[in-house]
Amino acid sequence: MNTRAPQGMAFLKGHGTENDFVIVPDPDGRIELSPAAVARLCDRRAGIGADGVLRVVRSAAHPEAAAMAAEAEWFMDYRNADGSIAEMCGNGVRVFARYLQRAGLVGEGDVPVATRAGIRRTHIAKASPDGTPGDITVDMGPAALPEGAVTVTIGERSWPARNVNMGNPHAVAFVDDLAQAGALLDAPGVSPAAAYPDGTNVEFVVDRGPRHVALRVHERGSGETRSCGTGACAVMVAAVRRDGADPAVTGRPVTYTVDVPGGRLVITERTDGSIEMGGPAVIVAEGVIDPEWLRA
Ligand SMILES: N[C@@H](CCC[C@H](N)C(=O)O)C(=O)O
Repeated sequence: MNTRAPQGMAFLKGHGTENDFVIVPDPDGRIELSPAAVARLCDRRAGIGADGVLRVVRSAAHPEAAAMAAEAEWFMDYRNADGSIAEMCGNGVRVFARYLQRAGLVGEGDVPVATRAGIRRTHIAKASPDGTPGDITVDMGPAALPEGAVTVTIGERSWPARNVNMGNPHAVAFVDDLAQAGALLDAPGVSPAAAYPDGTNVEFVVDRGPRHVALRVHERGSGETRSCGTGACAVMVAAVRRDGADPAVTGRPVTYTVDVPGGRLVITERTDGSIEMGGPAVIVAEGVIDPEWLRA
C-alpha cells in the first residue's frame, strides 16, 4: 500500500445548512484557480463535489480586497460550482469563519470578512459545554429593493416576483406549493432580463406559519441547492414587506424562521435595515487534492 502523502493542494469540505463548499486555504494568494479547476473540484462524481469554492486569501494579498485589509484580514474569494464568480455567499461566509476558527486564525466572537460585496461581520458563538461549536451569525448589511415588476416563469406557469439584492441578485416568488417549481433542473425564466444584467438566483417561497417561511432555490452558477444564505435573507426581506412588518416603518426589529431543504436559518431585520442571519456552519473533512488530477 502506498502511504506517501501526495504533495498537492490542501482543501477542506464544509457546509452551512447543507449548502456545501470546498475550502481552499491560500493565505498568500498563490493558487491560480481557473473556472475549469473550480468546476472540476465541485463535480459531484469526478471531483470533491460542492455548490461552490471558498478560497481563503489574506485581504492584503488580493487586488480586489487590499483596500479592506485594515478592517478585515481575510478575503472570501467565492466561486460558483460552474466556475463563475459571485459577489457574496451568506452560508459561505459563515463556513469561511468556521474554517478560520478551526485553523486557529481567529477565536470566538466577532470576525469581519472581506467579500466582493464589501465587509461582512460574522460572529462565532461560544461552544456549548459538551464542545459543540456555537452557531455563526453574520451581519448581511441592508437589502436593496430595485423598483419594477419582475416575473419568474417555469414552463407554462408564471409568478410575480420581488427583485431583492443582498450584494448578489435574487428574484423571490411566493407560490402555493414548493412542488410547483418542479425538478428545477434548469434555471427558471426571469423577465425583464434587463432587471438582472448578470443573471440571478431564484427563490420559491411558501408560508409555514406566522413569521415562518420555507423555500427552494435555484442558484445562479450552481443549480438547485439545499440552502442559500443570501437567498434566505432575500426571501425574508420580501416576506417582511408583504406582511407589513418593515422595521423602518414599525420601529421594531422583526425575526423570521426560514426553512431550507437542508435545515433552518433564523433571520432578523433591524430598524436600521441591517439583516442578521444565523445557523450552523460545519467543517466535515480535510485532505489533499492529488496534483496529477488537478493538472489534468
Ligand atoms: N449559496 C450562496 C450564494 C452563492 C452565490 C450565488 N449562487 C450567486 O451567484 O449569486 C449563499 O449562501 O448566499
